[in-house]
Amino acid sequence: CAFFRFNSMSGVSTFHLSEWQKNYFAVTSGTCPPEQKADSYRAHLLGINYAWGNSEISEVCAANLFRKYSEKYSAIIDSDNVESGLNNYAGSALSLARGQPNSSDKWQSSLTVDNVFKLSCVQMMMQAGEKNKKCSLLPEDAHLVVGEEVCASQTPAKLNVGDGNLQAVLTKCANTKMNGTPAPKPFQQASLPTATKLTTSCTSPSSLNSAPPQKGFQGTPLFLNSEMPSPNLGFSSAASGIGSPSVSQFGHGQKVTFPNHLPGSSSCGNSLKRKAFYGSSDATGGTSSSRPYQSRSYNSEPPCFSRNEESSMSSFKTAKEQLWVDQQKKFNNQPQRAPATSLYGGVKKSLGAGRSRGLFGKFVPPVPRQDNGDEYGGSASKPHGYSSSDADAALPVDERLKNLEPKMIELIMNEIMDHGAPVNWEDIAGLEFAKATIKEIVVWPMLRPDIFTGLRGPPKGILLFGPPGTGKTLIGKCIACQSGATFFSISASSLTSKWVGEGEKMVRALFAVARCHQPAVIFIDEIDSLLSQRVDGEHDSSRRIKTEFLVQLDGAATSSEDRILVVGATNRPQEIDEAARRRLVKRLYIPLPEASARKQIVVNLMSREKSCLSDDELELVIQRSTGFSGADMTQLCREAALGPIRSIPIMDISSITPDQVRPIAYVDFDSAFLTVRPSVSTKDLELYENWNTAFGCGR
Ligand SMILES: Nc1ncnc2c1ncn2[C@@H]1O[C@H](COP(=O)(O)OP(=O)(O)OP(=O)(O)O)[C@@H](O)[C@H]1O
Ligand SMILES: [Mg+2]
Repeated sequence: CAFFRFNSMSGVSTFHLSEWQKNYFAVTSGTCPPEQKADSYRAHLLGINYAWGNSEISEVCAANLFRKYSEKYSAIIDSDNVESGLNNYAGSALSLARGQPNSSDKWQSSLTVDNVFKLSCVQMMMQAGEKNKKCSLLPEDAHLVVGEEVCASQTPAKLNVGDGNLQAVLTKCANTKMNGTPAPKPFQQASLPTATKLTTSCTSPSSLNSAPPQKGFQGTPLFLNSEMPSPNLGFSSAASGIGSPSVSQFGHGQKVTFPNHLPGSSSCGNSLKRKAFYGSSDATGGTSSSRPYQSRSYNSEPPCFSRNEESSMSSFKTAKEQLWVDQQKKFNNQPQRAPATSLYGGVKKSLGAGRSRGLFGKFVPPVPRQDNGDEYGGSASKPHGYSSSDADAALPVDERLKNLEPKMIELIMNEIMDHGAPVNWEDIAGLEFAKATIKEIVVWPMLRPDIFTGLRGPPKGILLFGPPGTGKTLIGKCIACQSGATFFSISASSLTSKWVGEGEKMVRALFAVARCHQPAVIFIDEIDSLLSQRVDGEHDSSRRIKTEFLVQLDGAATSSEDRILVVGATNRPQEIDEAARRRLVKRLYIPLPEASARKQIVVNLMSREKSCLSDDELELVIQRSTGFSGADMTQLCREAALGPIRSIPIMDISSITPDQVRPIAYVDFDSAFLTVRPSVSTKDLELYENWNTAFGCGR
């Protein structure tokens, strides 16, 4: 970090210093995924570049740092370890290259030995061979590609077809750079029918290329498959027009394809060579520029079949093509980078390091992940104003959202917006004053914004306070269902704990998104934990959240156009900051239910069950439940409802039908009173009453 010490000392780049620290933490924490590590290393490299570009570090220092972090970066990018590397998506291609069993083995080629001989070019050659008994080919055409191997024939190759002994003289490639005497290697054709013998010679890698592979590839490449490097990379071929590993050219532009999976087609030790190549390239830990086969740009011509041959073999797919087709089928509806088309129509896939994305680009796996294919976690509600089809396109289009982090907006859209289970005003027992006030503030202004203007304009903040279990959250749910507004339900604790350090951004994003979805209600349960009184020594982040919230609340309150209502609920009103209290202008006390409300709760709940409670018994229950909250009343009814079940003998419980269960009776309430007690103490109740007298808006 020498140069960053320098940086920070000179005060030039404290930003970069903190970035460096962040990234350093990411790579040393041991918990972050390889993508994040790779991104961090790339950011390191960017930082080094920046420092060097500004002459803040010497060239030697930059080179050292570059080497160090390039190696670390490559170690992740090029590793196919599922846990620590990023190259595992290319596993199938790698296993193919290594000669391991691969699903492509099952793919069938439509090209059979029989139809090879129906190809016009082969027919022509056979006829020519018959006529001349000898077919002289131009030296530069003498490349025969069988399977995925290029064979340059040193000695005349013989193509024996039945009795007509066609002797295709495949002369040595006129490669002026090819040195040494090629060691002919017999071409294996073990499983070809005896009547159909294809005999040629295949030069070994060493004989093909005694000089080491050259980076500066000139001329048309023999291999156009960017991920199938071969020793031939090094030599400059004059065999222009040879386009595919599986295409062979027989003079005069005639081409013949020998399928990769032709029985007995020679592999010519391909897998070994490839393995060796991968081994060496991995060892170098090369970046994009160090891989000769990655950065080359090849012809963009379509596959090198002549048209009629192409159509006759249209059903044939190379392994790579098939892989691409399979992927397309699999991830049909998911965003995917369009593959670069290689010369023969396959997928140009880079293995590992982002050859095309550049050193400082974000890592984008070429194969979409199954787990997060859906950017919105499978949620049906996608952010309004966002393109849903592509993660990259998920950029805010609304002006008001443009400075916000898309991730935050997404979190709000996906996690906060909540329409909840339907709750009606009638479901809330008692609380007539609170319900009427809320209807006046929330529902009517939403319905008739033209009437509720000026002084009649609704308040922008409501506080519902009262003992626990009295229906504050229930009212919130009811507002969500009945107001017709976009409802954002967020618990304050999730703002303060779930997104530590990001809380104020979340608050900002919350209001910005709400502004885009007006009319909107933001319901904040447990608002005391968000807006508790500011005290000395409290954590910086919670203070920032509070300040941001007050600012946003002020903005919503002062802007007459904004139709955003904040509804807070708390059972600790005394802990709310006075500045917040002032902004939540309507402070409604939600008290313990009165006798009539308790009766309504019991009647409501009993109406859904079989019960035989007389009016007198019901009155008795209501009397005995003085001091119970709505939640306590619900609990009492639940306990009583279990009474008839408890009275069934244990051996009958498995066989009894629902009709045989006796109705709920007073005796069950009697026993329920033994276990259910009021949850709010009279002392606590006093506190609420006092606070209501001091700050409440009730009558
Ligand atoms: N007035 C009411 N009418 C009908 N049911 C009620 C009422 N009050 C409470 N309940 C019952 O109690 C349960 C809990 O109520 P709720 O969650 O609204 O309480 P709360 O006031 O938000 O409590 P807390 O302050 O602890 O969050 C409700 O699901 C409902 O079943
Ligand atoms: Mg609640």
